[in-house]
Amino acid sequence: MGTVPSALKHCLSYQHLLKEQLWSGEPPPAGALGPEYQKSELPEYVKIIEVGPRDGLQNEKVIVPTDIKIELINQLSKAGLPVIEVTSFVSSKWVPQMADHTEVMRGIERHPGVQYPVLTPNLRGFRSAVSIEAGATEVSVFGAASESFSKRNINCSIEESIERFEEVAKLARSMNIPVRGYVSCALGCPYEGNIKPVKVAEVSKRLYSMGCYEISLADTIGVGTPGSMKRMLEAVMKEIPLTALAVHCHDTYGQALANILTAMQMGVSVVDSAVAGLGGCPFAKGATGNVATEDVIYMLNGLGINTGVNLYKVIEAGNFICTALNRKTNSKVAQVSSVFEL
Ligand SMILES: CC(C)(COP(=O)([O-])OP(=O)([O-])OC[C@H]1O[C@@H](n2cnc3c(N)ncnc32)[C@H](O)[C@@H]1OP(=O)([O-])[O-])[C@@H](O)C(=O)NCCC(=O)NCCSC(=O)C[C@@](C)(O)CC(=O)[O-]
Repeated sequence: MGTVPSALKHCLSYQHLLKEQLWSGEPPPAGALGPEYQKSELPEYVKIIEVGPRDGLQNEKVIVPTDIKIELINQLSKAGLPVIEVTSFVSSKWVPQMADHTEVMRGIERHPGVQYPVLTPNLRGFRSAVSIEAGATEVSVFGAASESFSKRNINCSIEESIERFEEVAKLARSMNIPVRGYVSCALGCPYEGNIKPVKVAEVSKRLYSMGCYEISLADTIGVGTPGSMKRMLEAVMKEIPLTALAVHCHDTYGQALANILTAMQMGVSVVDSAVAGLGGCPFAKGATGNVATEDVIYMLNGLGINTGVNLYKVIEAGNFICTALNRKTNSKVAQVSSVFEL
């Protein structure tokens, strides 16, 4: 076979390693990545909350056909994702893309062990979500640490939003429906700029106290850095147990993976992400997509952290939705995989 230059040899073995280890759903065995491989300070398992079908698609200008949404969710279920946020029960005047919420909920295959939460901003949304027709068994309320963002996103002040969420949480409790809580603008607001960590902690505490089992701290416009993530988490962790925290990072400034790693080093083990890095909030100007699920899994596989998710299948789901949307994936890992045909 002739002489193989050493750089190419390295390249080949690296490719082999990717194929055999980082690309599978399984974490690589200890030592496979060399002596510098360390995971002692990191969680052994990270739960990935796939938000692509909701957060990923809500910003799309052209209405995505319902059967495409359903097929995307079915493919994501088959990839082993433990939680897939399906849709939102919000006003179709505000977010036309989510108007088919009930049809999507009715059409998806529900895999045992997979949770399919939906967003509900108020009692009306909650009642529609848990109706027999839609059959939601878990919901999320979504507040913000910024007054201006709260008004633009859900048309009410933070205080009013808490009152609405309390009504939802009370009814949900009586029906044994788990409620998750989002805090938008946890690392910055498109209208107010910097947000004080203490404000994020205060809103998080109120959501947790009303019964939200998990608080997802959202960097809505992707302006955070590992420094601001650390400061914000330190403040929130004074009020809420670490086991009840998740991070939700957008990747506008390319900081999302670093921010997630920082959160994991501080003990957070729940991470929101969107297939193909789709997404953005219609009420947060300039915000780009969520961190790509493919890129998060690749990083976690490389750290030896278990997710139970099959990266190949997520890439396939990403290819499917990008083809349907006629756009390029935002996932770096998926871009490379198409070059190497892995
Ligand atoms: C919150 C509301 C509903 C308040 O809406 P509103 O306009 O303040 O409320 P209203 O009571 O005046 O109602 C206006 C119309 O909406 C109807 N309505 C009222 N409630 C509902 C409902 N649940 N479902 C369907 N319709 C509803 C209501 O019946 C009425 O209909 P009309 O009489 O005009 O025909 C509205 O502002 C809204 O839908 N906003 C959209 C919020 C949204 O979906 N934002 C994007 C998701 S959040 C996000 O992306 C951030 C996150 C979570 O990803 C984390 C991060 O990254 O930061």
